[in-house]
Amino acid sequence: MMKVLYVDDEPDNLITFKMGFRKWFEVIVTSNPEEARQIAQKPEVSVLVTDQRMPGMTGLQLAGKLSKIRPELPVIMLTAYDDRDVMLEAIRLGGVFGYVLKPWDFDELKQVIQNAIQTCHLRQENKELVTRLTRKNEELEKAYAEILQMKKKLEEENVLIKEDLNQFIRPGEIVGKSKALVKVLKQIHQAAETNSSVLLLGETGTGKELFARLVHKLSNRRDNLLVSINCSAIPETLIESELFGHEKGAFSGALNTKHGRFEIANGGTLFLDEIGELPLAVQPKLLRVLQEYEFERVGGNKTIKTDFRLVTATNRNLEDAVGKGRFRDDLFYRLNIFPVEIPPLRERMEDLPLLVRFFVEKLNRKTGKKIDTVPRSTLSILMDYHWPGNIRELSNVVERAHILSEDGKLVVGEWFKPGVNQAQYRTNTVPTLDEVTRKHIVKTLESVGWRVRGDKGAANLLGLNPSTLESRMKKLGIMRP
Ligand SMILES: Nc1ncnc2c1ncn2[C@@H]1O[C@H](COP(=O)(O)OP(=O)(O)OP(=O)(O)O)[C@@H](O)[C@H]1O
Repeated sequence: MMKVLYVDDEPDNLITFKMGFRKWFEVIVTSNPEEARQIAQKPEVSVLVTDQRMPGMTGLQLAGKLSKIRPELPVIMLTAYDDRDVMLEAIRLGGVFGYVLKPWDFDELKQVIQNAIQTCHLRQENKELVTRLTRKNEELEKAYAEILQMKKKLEEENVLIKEDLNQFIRPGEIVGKSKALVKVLKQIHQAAETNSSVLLLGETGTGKELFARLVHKLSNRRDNLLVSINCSAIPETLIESELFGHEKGAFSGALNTKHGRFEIANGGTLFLDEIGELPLAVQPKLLRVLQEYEFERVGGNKTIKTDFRLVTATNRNLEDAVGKGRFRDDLFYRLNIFPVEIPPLRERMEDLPLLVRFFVEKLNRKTGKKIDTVPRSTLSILMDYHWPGNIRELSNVVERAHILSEDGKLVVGEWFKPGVNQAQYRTNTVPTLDEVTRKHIVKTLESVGWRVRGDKGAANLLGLNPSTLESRMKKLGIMRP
C-alpha cells in the first residue's frame, strides 16, 4: 500500500485524516514538521500532505527543503483561503504538487492524493530510467575513452610499422619514397644504361656513394669490379700513383710495380669520390684518360689501355672551384655530362621515418637487441631537426638511440638537442672569418697574377707587410695554383 505522510500541528486533524484515509492508504502522521522532513526522505513515502501554518516551519518551507532531497515527492498543501495566491505561485514554480483549501473535502483530497501518488510513481520510474541511462552513457563514454586511448597508443607506437618497408628498399639498400628521391632514382636508371660519366652532387652524407654503387649495379658492367677512391683521403703526393700506378723504382719507396685504379677498373666502374679535392696537377692526366682511355704509369712510358666507366661525386660547388681556378674547366665539362643532384635529407623529410625504421632493423639484426617501436614523440623530435650531416648523421643518431633505448622503444634522450644542433647548423652555413679572409686574399692575389711583393703586389693592395701576408697565406693554406 502507498504511504502517505501527513503533518499538521493540530492533533485533531491528524486523527481525522488517519481515520478518513487509512482504508485507502497507509497513513503516517506527525505534528512535527522536522520529523516529517526526516520521514519524507524514505523512498516508500509516496506523498506528503502538509498544513501550511505550523510553528517552527511552514508547509512551503518544508516542501522547499524536501524538493532538494526528494524532488520526485509530490507535496499537497492544506491551506486557508488567504494563502491561496501564495500556493498558486508555489505550484507554478514547481515546488508544490497541489493544494486543498481547509476545511478539506474528503473526496477532493482523496482524488488529489491519488493523482499525486501516480505522479510520484511516474517520477520515480523516470528517475530510475534516467539513472540507468546515465549509467549506460557513462559506461559507453568510459569505453569510448578507453578505445580512444588505445587508438592513440597504437598510432603512436606503430607509426612506422604500417608500411611494407620492402616496398621502399631499392637495390643497394636505398630507402625512401619521396618524390625527390624517386626523381634521382629515375635519373640514375637512365644514366646507368649508358656508358657516360655520371657526376653525383650533394651534401655530405646524402648517400652519394650508395648511388654510385647503384649506377654500377644497374649497368652492364655489374659483373666486373666497382673500384672506389676518395680523392680527399689520399695525400697529394700519392694520388697520382694511386690512380695510374707506378713502375718499380719510379720514386724512392716504389719497390714494386703498382697497378693503378684505372687499370684495376678495366671492364668495370671507377668511382672517384670528392673529385673537387683532386689536385690541379693531376687534373690534366685525368682529362687525358677520360678522352683517350689510355695512360702511363708514374715513371713508365708504356701506354696502357683501359675500359672503365667513371662516376664522380662532390659535395663542393665545382663551378665555383672552376671560377676560382682550383678546378680545370675542360675537366669539369667532361665530368658534368650527366649531373645528378642528390637532395639533402631536409628536403625529403618524408623519407626520414622509413630511414629510421630501416636503421633500427639493421641494428636489431646486428646487435640482437630488439627495438620494435618508434614512438611518434621520437619521430617528431627527429623531424624537427635540419640534419646538416644528412643520412649519415641520422644513422649515427639512431645508432646511439638504439644503444640507450629500453623496453623495445626507440627514444632520443637529452643528449640529442635539436636546438643546439640547429644553431650549429645555422652558424655552419655562415662562413668563418678565416674563410672570408682566405677568399679575399686569393681574390686579390688572382687580380695581380699572384705577385705578393712590390708596388703592384697583393701585400700592398691589402695594406700588409709582404712577410705578414706570406705567413698568413701559409696559415690559411693558400698556394699558387
Ligand atoms: N637512401 C638511403 N637509404 C639507406 N641508407 C642510406 C641512404 N642514403 C644514405 N644512406 C646511408 O648513409 C650513409 C652515408 O651515405 P654515403 O657515404 O653514401 O654518403 P656520401 O654522400 O657519399 O657522403 P660523403 O659526401 O661524406 O662521402 C651510408 O651509411 C649510407 O649507407
